[in-house]
Amino acid sequence: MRLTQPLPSFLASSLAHEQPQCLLRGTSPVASGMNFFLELWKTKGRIMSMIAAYYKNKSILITGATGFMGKVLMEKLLRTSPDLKVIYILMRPKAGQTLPQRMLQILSSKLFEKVKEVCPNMHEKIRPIYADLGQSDLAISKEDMQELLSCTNIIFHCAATVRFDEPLRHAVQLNVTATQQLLLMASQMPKLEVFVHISTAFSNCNLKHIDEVIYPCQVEPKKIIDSMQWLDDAIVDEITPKLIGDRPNTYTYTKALGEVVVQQESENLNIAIIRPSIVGATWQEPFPVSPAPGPQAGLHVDLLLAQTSSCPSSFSSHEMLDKGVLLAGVSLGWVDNLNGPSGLIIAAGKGLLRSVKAAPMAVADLIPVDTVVNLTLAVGWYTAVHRPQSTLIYHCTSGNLNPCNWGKMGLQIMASFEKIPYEKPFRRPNADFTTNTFTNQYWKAVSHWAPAIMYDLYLQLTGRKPRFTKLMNRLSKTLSMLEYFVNHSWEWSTSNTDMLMLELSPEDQRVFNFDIRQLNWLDYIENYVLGIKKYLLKEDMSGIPKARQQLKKLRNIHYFFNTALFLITWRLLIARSQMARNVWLFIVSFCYKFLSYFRASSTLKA
Ligand SMILES: CCCCCCCCCCCCCCCCCCCCCCCCCCCC(=O)SCCNC(=O)CCNC(=O)[C@H](O)C(C)(C)COP(=O)(O)OP(=O)(O)OC[C@H]1O[C@@H](n2cnc3c(N)ncnc32)[C@H](O)[C@@H]1OP(=O)(O)O
Ligand SMILES: NC(=O)C1=CN([C@@H]2O[C@H](COP(=O)(O)OP(=O)(O)OC[C@H]3O[C@@H](n4cnc5c(N)ncnc54)[C@H](OP(=O)(O)O)[C@@H]3O)[C@@H](O)[C@H]2O)C=CC1
Repeated sequence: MRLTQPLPSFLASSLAHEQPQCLLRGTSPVASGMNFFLELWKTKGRIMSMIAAYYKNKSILITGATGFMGKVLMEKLLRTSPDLKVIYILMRPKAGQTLPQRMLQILSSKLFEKVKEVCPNMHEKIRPIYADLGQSDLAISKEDMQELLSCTNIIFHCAATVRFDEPLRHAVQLNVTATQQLLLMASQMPKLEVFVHISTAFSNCNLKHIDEVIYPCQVEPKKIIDSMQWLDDAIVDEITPKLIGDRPNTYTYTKALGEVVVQQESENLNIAIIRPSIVGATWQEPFPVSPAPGPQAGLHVDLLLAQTSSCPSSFSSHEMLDKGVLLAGVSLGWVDNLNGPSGLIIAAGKGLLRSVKAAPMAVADLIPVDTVVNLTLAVGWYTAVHRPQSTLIYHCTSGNLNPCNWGKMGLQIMASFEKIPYEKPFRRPNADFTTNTFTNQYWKAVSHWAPAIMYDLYLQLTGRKPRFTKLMNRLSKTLSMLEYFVNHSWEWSTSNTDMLMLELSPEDQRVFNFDIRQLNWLDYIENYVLGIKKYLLKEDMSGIPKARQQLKKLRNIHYFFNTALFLITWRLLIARSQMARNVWLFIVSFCYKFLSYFRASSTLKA
């Protein structure tokens, strides 16, 4: 291949830095030579993404690929590196589906629509492998294990239990023991180039400022793993609060233990750890990018709604989006589960959630899932090619570079419901943050429980099944689990992430963008609310005008109900209290005098 332009400095520096791609630090290089980089050079002198090129012909093992982040990771890998050799997916059957059926369902989803264009044979690239990370040996068959050990080049370990109420034994098995087992496997893989472990920025949420280091745990993870073998459930439950200490749940505690386990194995392996904060809907990909920043920001949703209302209602949201609005550059936040803020946004949009105990000025450290995935792939490339001397930890957070607080986020969520109302709301969305525990309890009693009990009574009286008190119970549990994170702020240092950004070529910075400074929160939140409507609630955009009508109706009911309640209370008071009667007489006589004065002065003027 003939070069038509000189090599740019970042490519030259990559050549200078090129390192052997093999498992053990310090073992002899597997020469890949200049050809690898020369392949990146297109005849027209344009540079291809080095990260995308790195994954070419690679055998990649992903755990947790059926989860929220795993799906986006798999999608981006297939879309940007369609020439990769194979993706091994460690997964379990679920909901009566076999592994191939489950995988087929995932690959046929809207998320993978773009991949079909660049990688029509994507089904052949995916190799589902049965594994249960809940079992001590991961339950991988001998044959599969042989193949994994001999072929794997890269591991992305995303699987975890992310439940905050997980019993310690199970959380340890998934987040610590399974990680240890996987590292053991990794150490027997001769072709392994990098192991990327996904942790969480909250693994050390007991600290206020968190550096890119692994903090030691009071009890050695190996001791915890051992003790889970012989302690019975009652004792484990009893010691759980003592072990987790000032962390709020077993999730953050076991993720911290998982990191220590990774560190203990990092002498022999080429490892990197990524710590994302609260992972939210997609921002830029795989659906079209956001509109240009500036005065046009925010116009896209209006455009979507304008298009929507002019489209025949028989069009599905899909068709409508694909016909006009996607072309106009609308980006929808893709999300597929209720974790993090998503469940609460739905509850607020449906009018169930009215009060959250939160510190409005606390930083809402949300990070879009596509940003996390871009960083993950960049880290995989960098760690394999540059082979840093020590295990690098990358914080994937937004607070230090582009902070947004819960107050601003909450207001924007509520404003978005005006434009993008959800269907069949229980009540008109009207949520608020309270800082005081007592006020919060009051509003929960008045605005959550009282309407739910009343509505269930009504359902029972009309011969239907009550369901709102059950729903309120679930909401209360969710709130109690999540409130910790909206009442505290953290600072995460991001020097490794900043350093990595500078190491990327301009093309890689574009294709694998993880620069959170470019995010416009107001647009992002609006798209998030819209994405929830489309992908989670599966509501049709053509129903928006009707949903608006419904909101108007609920607002009128609200005013009518409040006025009626006021009049009845007042009437009862007047009947029973002389003081109330006096106040009432005073108000009536005042109004009468005012009206008389107004009439007299207008007669004089005439
Ligand atoms: C200046 C003043 C301004 C004022 C402005 C006012 C504006 C106010 C606006 C208010 C707007 C509201 C928006 C809220 C914003 C606040 C958001 C706060 C979010 C904080 C998130 C912090 C996350 C911390 C991140 C840590 C990061 C990580 O590393 S891990 C990933 C995150 N993990 C999770 O989120 C898991 C949490 N979930 C659980 O632990 C459990 O699911 C549970 C304990 C919550 C529930 O367990 P349970 O056994 O009861 O239920 P489960 O079996 O799981 O499910 C049963 C059914 O419930 C549904 N479900 C599950 N989760 C939720 C949920 N979060 N919300 C709603 N429903 C949920 C589930 O689907 C099941 O349904 P069925 O299948 O139908 O039975
Ligand atoms: N979401 C967030 O806000 C954040 C997430 N993280 C981290 O990111 C990673 C991915 O999280 P996310 O995608 O949101 O989580 P999800 O809950 O969506 O996905 C978890 C994945 O782990 C798999 N898994 C769980 N148990 C087992 C098991 N016994 N055997 C095999 N696989 C199992 C799940 O498989 P299955 O589909 O079969 O259940 C699923 O694929 C986790 O490590 C999490 O700690 C970090 C910070 C924030």
